[in-house]
Amino acid sequence: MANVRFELTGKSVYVAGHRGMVGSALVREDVRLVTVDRREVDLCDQAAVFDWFAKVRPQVIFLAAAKVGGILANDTLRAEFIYDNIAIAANVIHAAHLNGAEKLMFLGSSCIYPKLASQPLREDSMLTGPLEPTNEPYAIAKIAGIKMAEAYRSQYRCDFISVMPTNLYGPGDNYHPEYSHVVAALIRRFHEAKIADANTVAVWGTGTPRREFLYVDDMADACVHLMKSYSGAELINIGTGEDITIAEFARVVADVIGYRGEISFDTSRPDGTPRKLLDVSRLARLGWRASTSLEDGIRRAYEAYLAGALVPAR
Ligand SMILES: NC(=O)C1=CN([C@@H]2O[C@H](COP(=O)(O)OP(=O)(O)OC[C@H]3O[C@@H](n4cnc5c(N)ncnc54)[C@H](OP(=O)(O)O)[C@@H]3O)[C@@H](O)[C@H]2O)C=CC1
Ligand SMILES: C[C@H]1O[C@H](OP(=O)(O)OP(=O)(O)OC[C@H]2O[C@@H](n3cnc4c(=O)[nH]c(N)nc43)[C@H](O)[C@@H]2O)[C@@H](O)[C@@H](O)C1=O
Repeated sequence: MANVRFELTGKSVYVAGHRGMVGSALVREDVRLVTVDRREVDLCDQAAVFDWFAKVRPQVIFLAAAKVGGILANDTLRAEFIYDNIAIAANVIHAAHLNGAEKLMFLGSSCIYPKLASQPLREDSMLTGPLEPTNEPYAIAKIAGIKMAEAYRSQYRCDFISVMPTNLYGPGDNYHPEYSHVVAALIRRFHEAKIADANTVAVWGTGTPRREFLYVDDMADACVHLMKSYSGAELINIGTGEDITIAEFARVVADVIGYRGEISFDTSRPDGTPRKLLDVSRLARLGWRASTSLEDGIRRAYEAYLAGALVPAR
């Protein structure tokens, strides 16, 4: 692992996916930014991406654009998840190379690790076993992006790095009732139950899977930290290093929201991976750790939800 000092000051920094949850948190990080709206450049459109890169020639790229969703979105929109994510990664990484970008960070996901890999998930466990079936298309596309960054580093000497975020949440999350991730889904469901004075809320699955949750502003801070300080072919996990069962997590969300009724479990819904806890020792050695507690993060996410900071359902 190489510790470096890479300056962002004075450079044109392109955040791909700047309207998304992570992208908008990166924008809050106050770097000098170049952005382009999806209606102007669809990142799945190779010609549009190549034209825009040739014109703008961004020096630094955070690749935070992707087709993203929770367990049901991944399992239902399987073709869209593999096609869009392969196309976005291939187009942006190749355009960055063609236009001499100084550095690029590719955002993967903790779901690239095998379903039953030993915990906590070390970066070198990628491609050591079968993936979780519900998100295999997305994971395969993310692995393709990682392997592209690695290959361009090795053949063309591009300074392209890859980071693997754990499950993220916070302002700008997607609150779609079926296609969101668990955090947004439960904030919405408990809030609506509180308003309706309902006495039971159903949580998907058995409640036994364990997940690790990172607040999105911590994620953006870690990305900027690693962009400035890390260069290397090895993946870097980004997480808190702590996990919780979905049943325990539901209780935390219910308490923050002030929902006092019962919580039931809908076992007709999928559990997904039994456990996904990242080994964050590389990240710690690179000098970064998360600072937002789960309760504080959920409180802030709920405030943003109440303030109407909703990304349109997609
Ligand atoms: N959320 C999570 O829990 C996790 C996310 N990640 C990764 O982090 C990154 C950011 O995710 P997150 O912010 O949550 O996702 P969001 O869905 O909130 O944001 C994704 C962004 O990508 C843009 N985008 C998608 N497709 C295209 C396209 N064809 N052309 C142009 N722009 C496009 C969207 O644009 P628009 O808003 O215009 O639709 C949006 O701004 C992704 O790479 C994701 O895979 C990894 C692990 C966990
Ligand atoms: C970030 C990650 O996100 C996806 O994987 P996931 O970790 O399974 O994400 P999830 O947030 O959707 O679910 C987490 C857990 O929570 C349970 N759960 C309970 N109740 C609800 C619920 O109401 N909605 C959802 N979505 N899940 C629920 C659910 O059954 C599961 O056990 C990947 O496809 C992949 O895209 C990826 O990278």
